[in-house]
Amino acid sequence: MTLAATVAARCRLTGTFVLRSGRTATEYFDKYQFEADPVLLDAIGAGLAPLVPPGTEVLAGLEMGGIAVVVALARHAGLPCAFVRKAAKPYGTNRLAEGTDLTGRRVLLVEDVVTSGGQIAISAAELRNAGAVIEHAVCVIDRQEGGTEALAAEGITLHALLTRQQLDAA
Ligand SMILES: O=P(O)(O)OC[C@H]1O[C@H](OP(=O)(O)OP(=O)(O)O)[C@H](O)[C@@H]1O
Ligand SMILES: O=C(O)c1cc(=O)[nH]c(=O)[nH]1
Repeated sequence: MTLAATVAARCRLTGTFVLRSGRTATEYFDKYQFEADPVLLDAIGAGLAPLVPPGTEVLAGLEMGGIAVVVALARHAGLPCAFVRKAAKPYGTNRLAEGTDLTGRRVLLVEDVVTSGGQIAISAAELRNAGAVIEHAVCVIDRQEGGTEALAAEGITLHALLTRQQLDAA
């Protein structure tokens, strides 16, 4: 079975779903179904590694689903990680991004599923304000609903391991 077929079989749900962007959809990819399986997650990390652009210094996973993916990818890419919160922790270190310092570094954003690209755009803006250099993002699944185009307008090239088209065909 191909990786696309395995991922589709494991995480594709049908029904009515409200998405992060506020859109509604009749299909949803439950990323936690592939993230909870360490063997499948490792295969995903291995598949993502060739998509890491040359010159990348830090891999930054976005809360919450991007955290497991970034650790799996980092093992294969041999790069340090950061873990990016949706909101800065309001106590302790008050950090938005945990782990490796992103200031002045070339950072690859790592996401599980992309729909509109909105979450990557929000996190990229916040991290750029903090001094990170962000020109690329990777995701496991691109639903092909405008994310690539929206992110290109923000100066971010999206690289997907699997597209909706590949999952549909698997
Ligand atoms: O491209 P977008 O339109 O922004 O949609 C995709 C985002 O939505 C999901 O986040 P959610 O908040 O559901 O995720 P979590 O469970 O990973 O926190 C997904 O993990 C992406 O972050
Ligand atoms: O757009 C989203 O919120 C979304 C879509 C999807 O298929 N899976 C997911 O975890 N989030």
